[in-house]
Amino acid sequence: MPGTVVDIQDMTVKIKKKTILDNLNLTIEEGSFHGIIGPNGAGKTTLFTTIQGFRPPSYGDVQLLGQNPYPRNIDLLRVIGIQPQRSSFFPKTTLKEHLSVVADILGTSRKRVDHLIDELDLGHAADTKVEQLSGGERQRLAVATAIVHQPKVLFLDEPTAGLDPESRRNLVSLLQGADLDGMTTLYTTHFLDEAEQLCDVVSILDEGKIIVTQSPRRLIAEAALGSTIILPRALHQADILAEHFGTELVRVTRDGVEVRAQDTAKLFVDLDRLNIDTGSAQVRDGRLEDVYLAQTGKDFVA
Ligand SMILES: Nc1ncnc2c1ncn2[C@@H]1O[C@H](COP(=O)(O)OP(=O)(O)OP(=O)(O)O)[C@@H](O)[C@H]1O
Repeated sequence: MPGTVVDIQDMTVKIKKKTILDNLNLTIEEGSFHGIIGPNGAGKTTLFTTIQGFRPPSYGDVQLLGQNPYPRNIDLLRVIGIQPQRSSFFPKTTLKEHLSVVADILGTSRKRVDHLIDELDLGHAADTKVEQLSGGERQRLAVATAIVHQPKVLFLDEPTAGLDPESRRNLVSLLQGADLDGMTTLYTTHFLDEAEQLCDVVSILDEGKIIVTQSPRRLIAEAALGSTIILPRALHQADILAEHFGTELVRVTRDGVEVRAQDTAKLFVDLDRLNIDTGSAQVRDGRLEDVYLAQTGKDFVA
C-alpha cells in the first residue's frame, strides 16, 4: 500500500490576521500526481509554501514525509524539488551549464543532466543562454531544475503559466510521458483541462477549505453531469433558456450559451420547441470545470 507523503490535520494559516487556509485536512499519497485546484487567491501557493516549510501553520499540524517542515528542515529540503521562478536562473550561463551547476551543487551526476535534457526535449537549446530561451524552454528548464536530484516530492506551481497553447500542450505531454521516478507530485494550475489530463487526484480548494479530494474521472462520473450543449447562436436567447431549464443548468460563456442535460436527444427536441437555433451546436461530455461549478456553485475563473 502506498504511504502518506503529506499529512495535514486541522491546519489554519493566517496572514496578517486574514484566514487564508481554514481548518484544512489533506493527505497526499506516495507516487500520486495530486492537483490543487482553485481560483486566483484561493491559497494554493500558501498551501505549498506551508508544506515546504517556508511558513508555519497558525494552528494545526503539517507533516511532510513524516517530518515537521517548519522551521526550514534541511533534511527535507534535500529530498524535495521546487520548480524555480524565472529570477532563480543563472541568466548568462547556457541551459546545459545551468543544469550542470545545479547538479554539482546537489551532488548529482552529469549523466542525469544529459538524460533530463533529452527527456524534456531541450537538446536543441542546450547551448543557448538561459536569458535567450523561449517561454516554453524556460518552463521545461524549470521542471528539469526541480527534478535534477531525483527528489521524493516535486512541487509544480502553475508550470504552464504564461505559455502559448502549443508550448502548453508540449509541456503537458512531456509531463505525462516523463519518467518522474515514482516521485509524488503536487501541482497547481489555472487550466482544468490540464489537471484532468495529468492528475491522479485533485483537491478543490474554495475559500480556504478543501471541499473534495478525488480522481478527476471519478469526480466527473459521480457528479453525473450528463452532457453540455454549446449554442453559439443563442446569446440573445439566454434569458429564455435560463427560464426554461433553470439557471443552474444554463450559463453564458465566450463561446455562446451552454445548457447541461442528462438526456441530450430530449434537450435538442426541447430547444427546437423553443425555436432556439441549434445549427452550429456542439456537444461535449462532462468536464472538471462542470464539477467545479457543481461543487462550489461558481464558475471557475482563473
Ligand atoms: N505575504 C502576504 N501578505 C498579505 N497577503 C498575502 C500574502 N501572501 C498571500 N496573501 C494573500 O493570501 C491569499 C492567497 O494567496 P495565494 O498566493 O496563496 O493564492 P493562490 O491560490 O496561489 O493564487 P494565484 O492563483 O493567484 O497564484 C490572497 O488573498 C493573497 O492576497
